[in-house]
Amino acid sequence: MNWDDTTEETAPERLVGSVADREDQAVEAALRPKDLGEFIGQEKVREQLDLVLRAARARGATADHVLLSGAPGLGKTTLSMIIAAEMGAPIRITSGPAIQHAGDLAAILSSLQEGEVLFLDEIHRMSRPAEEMLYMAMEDFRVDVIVGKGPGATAIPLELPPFTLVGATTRAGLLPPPLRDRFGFTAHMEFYEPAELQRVIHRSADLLDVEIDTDGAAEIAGRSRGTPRIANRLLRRVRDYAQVKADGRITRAIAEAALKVYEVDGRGLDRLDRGVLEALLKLFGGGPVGLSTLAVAVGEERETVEEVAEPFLVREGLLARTPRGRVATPAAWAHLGLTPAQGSGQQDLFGA
Ligand SMILES: Nc1ncnc2c1ncn2[C@@H]1O[C@H](COP(=O)(O)OP(=O)(O)OP(=O)(O)O)[C@@H](O)[C@H]1O
Ligand SMILES: [Mg+2]
Repeated sequence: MNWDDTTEETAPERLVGSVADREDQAVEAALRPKDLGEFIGQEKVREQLDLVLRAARARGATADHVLLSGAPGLGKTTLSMIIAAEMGAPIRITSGPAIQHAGDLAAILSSLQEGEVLFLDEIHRMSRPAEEMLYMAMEDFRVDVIVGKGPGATAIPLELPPFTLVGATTRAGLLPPPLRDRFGFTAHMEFYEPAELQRVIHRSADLLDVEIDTDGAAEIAGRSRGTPRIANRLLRRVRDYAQVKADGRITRAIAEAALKVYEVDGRGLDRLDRGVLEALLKLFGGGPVGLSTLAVAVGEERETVEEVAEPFLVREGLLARTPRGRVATPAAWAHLGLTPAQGSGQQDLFGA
């Protein structure tokens, strides 16, 4: 699955949004796994990264540059910190948008210690000149610092200590190939399986001192949209409910009741997602219908429907974007417990 065309720029107050909100930012540090052994799921990435880091350690060398790509909330920042921890190296954290001038990058690079990990978040949002400086820094551990202006400007080469660049991006497709090619190892992070999210939830519950049983964790996991950040957020909301309405213990019944209050359904759809599906099914017989018409019907902006609701519906196989318009899949009818009307056009589309 390619999430490059399904960016989910969710509003921060959305309970099932994948972008970190204020509360996430405040509590996430405490919930981050500290080493590869504690990092749940992403088996391939873990195995490959383990080899890369072990080999570097055995050689007494600095690890190769690593690119982490994947949707928000899947563990890129977490993994960057784990890389530094596994290498016993300090980590410096910055981001593409924070580096607008090549000089900003030169200042950071020239102050790195040998073996240090430089975490560059949102690396696809760096400015062009900074990007070009980074090419040379990654390849030759050298930058040219420009001194002066105009015809008298001179480039002074500056040697850098070997360092490990860890770049993170939600949009690997936007990285220029010369930059992508300079990473020794690229990890593509996938959405998590419910069983993996269940382990994430048990681990977080332990750290937060919350009692939860297997079914309770399974129920939350199934509604977490493949994303550990959402799993942790739903866990906190269910914990609140369990505290106020019960004895604090999370069971399946408690999780169901709590997430009903928050309008997150059994598959992780919220009110907006369901509103879009319902309009598509009930008003347009399952489609095809144009995006603008659908947006008017749910009383939302076109962009909100397209960028906030649709990516997850498409990923879940509930909605398809076709040249003729938006179409509900048979799974959408089943999810809302509705039956497609005869001659609605759904039969020819899906051959049912
Ligand atoms: N594999 C994992 N095991 C356990 N917890 C995880 C895992 N991956 C992520 N988490 C938890 O999910 C939260 C979000 O992870 P993280 O901040 O690393 O995501 P991200 O990919 O950097 O997101 P963004 O794209 O928004 O920066 C963290 O609090 C972390 O504890
Ligand atoms: Mg991050």
